[in-house]
Amino acid sequence: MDAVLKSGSASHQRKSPNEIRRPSREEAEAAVRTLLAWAGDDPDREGLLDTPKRVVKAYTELFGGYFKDPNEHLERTFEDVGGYKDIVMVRGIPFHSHCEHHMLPFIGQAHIAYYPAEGVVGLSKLARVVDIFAKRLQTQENLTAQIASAIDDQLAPRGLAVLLEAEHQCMTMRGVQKPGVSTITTQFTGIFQDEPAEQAKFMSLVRGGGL
Ligand SMILES: Nc1nc2c(ncn2[C@@H]2O[C@H](COP(=O)(O)OP(=O)(O)OP(=O)(O)O)[C@@H](O)[C@H]2O)c(=O)[nH]1
Ligand SMILES: [Zn+2]
Repeated sequence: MDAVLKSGSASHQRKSPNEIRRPSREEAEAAVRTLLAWAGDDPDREGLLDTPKRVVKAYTELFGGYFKDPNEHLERTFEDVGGYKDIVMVRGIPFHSHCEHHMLPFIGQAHIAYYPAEGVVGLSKLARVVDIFAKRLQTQENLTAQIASAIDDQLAPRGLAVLLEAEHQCMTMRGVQKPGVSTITTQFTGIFQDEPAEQAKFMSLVRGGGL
């Protein structure tokens, strides 16, 4: 019987990209040729000759998040905000990621809110953090947790709420084949975790309602 891995065990320690031998571009292109032939097509026909190159170029973009540090974008905070201490919400950040089980896209929106403690962060930086983690192989749960923990660690807000909603192509195009299904994941810290009324306020803002 397979051993069940407990979270926090050595087998769950993630290696950094520097600890993993990165195959050369040529090796990656050869792997794409193999998949094309395995799928049943001829990698040497004209239409497919440049496909391995294009796929590797596309992967460089789609999985570019492994080589970027989200903390760099969160280091700079602004404290001159006229004593503003209320909720800051960035709603409807579009993202696309890939599920780590099938390497198929899941596409949706992220909503992030926090109550500032010392300072606020540039609004675009929250969207940058979403992108960096999204451009890795993910589960939606892990993506949500990574976004929340990066922002929480750097900004130490009085409370943070992250909600992701997405449609997973591995459930739409294959397997169970259920298009139009939304998966929603949330992570709350601080006052969002402690106070149900704050969670309700966040949910109401996510849905575009008033307070
Ligand atoms: N929890 C979670 N599951 C995911 C996510 N993305 C894909 N999955 C699921 O991962 C599971 C993998 O299940 P397996 O039984 O190992 O793989 P499979 O035979 O391809 O499963 P089916 O998709 O049911 O055909 C599936 O149930 C997917 O729906 C995600 O972000 N979070
Ligand atoms: Zn999947």
